[in-house]
Amino acid sequence: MRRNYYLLVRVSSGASTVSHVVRSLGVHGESSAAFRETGFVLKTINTDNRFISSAPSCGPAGQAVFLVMEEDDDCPELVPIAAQAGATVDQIPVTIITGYLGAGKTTLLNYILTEQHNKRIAVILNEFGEGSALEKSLAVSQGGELYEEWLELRNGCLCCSVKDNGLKAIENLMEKKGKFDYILLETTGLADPGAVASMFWVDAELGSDIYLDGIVTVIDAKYGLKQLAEEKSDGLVNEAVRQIALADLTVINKTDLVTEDELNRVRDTVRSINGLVKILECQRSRVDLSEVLDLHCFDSKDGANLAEKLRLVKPTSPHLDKSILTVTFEVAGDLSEDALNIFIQELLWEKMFKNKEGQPMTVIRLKGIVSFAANAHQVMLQGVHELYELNDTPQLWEENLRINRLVFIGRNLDKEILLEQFISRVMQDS
Ligand SMILES: Nc1nc2c(ncn2[C@@H]2O[C@H](COP(=O)(O)OP(=O)(O)OP(=O)(O)O)[C@@H](O)[C@H]2O)c(=O)[nH]1
Ligand SMILES: [Zn+2]
Repeated sequence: MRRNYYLLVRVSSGASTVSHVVRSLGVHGESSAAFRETGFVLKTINTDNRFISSAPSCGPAGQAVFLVMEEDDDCPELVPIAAQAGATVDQIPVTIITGYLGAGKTTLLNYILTEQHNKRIAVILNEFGEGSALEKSLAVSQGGELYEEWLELRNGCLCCSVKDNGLKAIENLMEKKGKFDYILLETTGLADPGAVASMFWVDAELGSDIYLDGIVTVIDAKYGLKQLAEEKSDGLVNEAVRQIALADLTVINKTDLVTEDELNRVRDTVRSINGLVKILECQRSRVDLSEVLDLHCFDSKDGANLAEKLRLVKPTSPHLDKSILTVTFEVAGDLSEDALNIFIQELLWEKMFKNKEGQPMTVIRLKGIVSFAANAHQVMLQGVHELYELNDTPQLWEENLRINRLVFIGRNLDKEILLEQFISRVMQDS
């Protein structure tokens, strides 16, 4: 079958993220190989099926994405990007609140809504499974008053449709009711927060109204361990484990129900999965809001902070789900940017690297600070699922002290092999 190839640029609102487009069209592997030949570096997103075109090599900050469509698909209408660029708007943070069934997500939301009086907070609830899966409420609190809107979801699946409908609904609501200061999104207990996160991970510089602030995972102190240990028959990663792997912050809730010993075990287990995550402990989801909101976990502005955090990350060894853990390494010197892109794409998209048992390494979350020869700035690497970004931070390297630090959270990860591949493929001098 003949295929058409499209190069796409990501723009402001009502859009699908790169990884979602890629995934929905099933072009893994093939896409990145074909893409590489073109020598394009791109950003993508679509708005109402209108794809925004860009000049070739629109910059390293974007995701490299190459879209493949079947012959009889309509060619998207291309519109120039110029009108979009440089439009700076006040961006609204989105915090994703996830956690296994009954962990205390709604309790946390309510707590935030009652405690936080200065912000106008929009809450998106993703309660599927009961009743009609086609309706979803969008609540907005302002000074105690709660507005509610219903979102129509095409297929009842948040991760597939909130991008198009949800963002638009938020925008519509803002038009009607004025801007929000903050958006909280509660996923269902079984949701994969990575899919939800990638939808909101839109590009600041291309004028999105919304940015992803962080992923908060609530854990039940009493039942959490049991939930984390549940084995899935299909061999997939258990949702509870995945939610911790992706988290920027974990809240171990219901500490009233456990002994100190039990609590220690939960904490150790969380740490064994995610070596990078911050851990809070509480009852009734009562946490210091300054530790939950405005975390800027995905911003490059926070480069210094991340560099310091990465320096302190300890590699983890598996407790439960044998295969999910954190691997970290540091290598001094400069990287080749092209080679790094290829390395990441082969790791995230093509799952090309295997552990000693021959199982493919799967990275769920990726963070790093890296150095490119011609760049005086430290560059931040962020990855969630198949989506990744490289962005300059304001931080400058000290002369002769360029140390690349990378943290991988995922499955079947083998540090030795990853490091060996990284050094031989990506380091400039090798
Ligand atoms: N003992 C105790 N119960 C709690 C605590 N926090 C929440 N709960 C209770 O736990 C139950 C579940 O809390 P929710 O906030 O609804 O949990 P959730 O994660 O939103 O649940 P789902 O949306 O159904 O997955 C409720 O009955 C809460 O009152 C706590 O710290 N201690
Ligand atoms: Zn979906």
